[in-house]
Amino acid sequence: MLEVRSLSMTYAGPESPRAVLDDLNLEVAASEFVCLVGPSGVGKTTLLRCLSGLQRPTHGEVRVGGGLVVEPPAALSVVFQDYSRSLFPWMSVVDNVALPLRAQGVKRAKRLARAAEMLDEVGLADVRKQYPWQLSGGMQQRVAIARALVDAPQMLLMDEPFASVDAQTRFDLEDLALTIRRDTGVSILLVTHDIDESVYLGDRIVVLSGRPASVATILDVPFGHRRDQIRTRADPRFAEIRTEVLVRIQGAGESEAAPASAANLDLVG
Ligand SMILES: Nc1ncnc2c1ncn2[C@@H]1O[C@H](COP(=O)(O)OP(=O)(O)OP(=O)(O)O)[C@@H](O)[C@H]1O
Repeated sequence: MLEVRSLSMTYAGPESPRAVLDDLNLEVAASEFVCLVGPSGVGKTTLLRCLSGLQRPTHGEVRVGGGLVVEPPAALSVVFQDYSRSLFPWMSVVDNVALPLRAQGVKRAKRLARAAEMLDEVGLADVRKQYPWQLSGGMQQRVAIARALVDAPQMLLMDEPFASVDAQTRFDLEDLALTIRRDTGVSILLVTHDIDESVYLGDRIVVLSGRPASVATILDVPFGHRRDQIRTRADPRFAEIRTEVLVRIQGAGESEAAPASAANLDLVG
């Protein structure tokens, strides 16, 4: 579903160019859930921008569903951390969710029906006539997720989507992401600072490191598509994988000029 080949990204800095990503290769299969972790400032958001067509890489190519990405592809949607800035406060919840369909010229009755279906999927069927500012943070992020899904994308990019909500809401939203992958078959690439979250959600965990960064390692997570916040996290393999991810990040950091540190990562538990 997603192919990244030899991707490099260098920003033109005020004094000298800044190489952030170098020769990065990555694939995400159909219906796969991949989590991307790495030290703060390594280039995770830069990579997502390149994948979503918002930023042209300096070298290399990105393909979504086989098509070369040269602008934001229709088959791909993005969910950002800051839900309060991604929803329009003057539009009702259902109109926010239906917005991508309006841009595509879908008739009002049809787009409202589809938006209602998506609100149902994210557990918000009751609030469709309310405004985003009348909802809790977790509910607003559910609205943003419903909007990202409304035109049936094949690939969802999520940039720290659950970092701005409380711990219990975060668990609920993680389970929602797993349910959405099961129900819709969408592929998900999720960036997180929380290593436990990456182990709970991912089929694979991609560790980025280096300056400029590339893929340091990829770890398989053997828990299947159905997970449980208590039982999965209590599985002895959960702690083993979490330790492995941490070792890879720290190990990579130690060999860099400016070491990555565990202090840069939110470690839960
Ligand atoms: N538009 C830009 N112009 C120049 N440099 C940039 C730009 N955007 C990001 N950078 C630099 O690229 C590097 C990587 O930033 P990026 O935000 O991609 O990292 P990140 O891994 O997402 O960080 P964090 O985990 O803290 O969110 C940083 O040094 C940053 O200063």
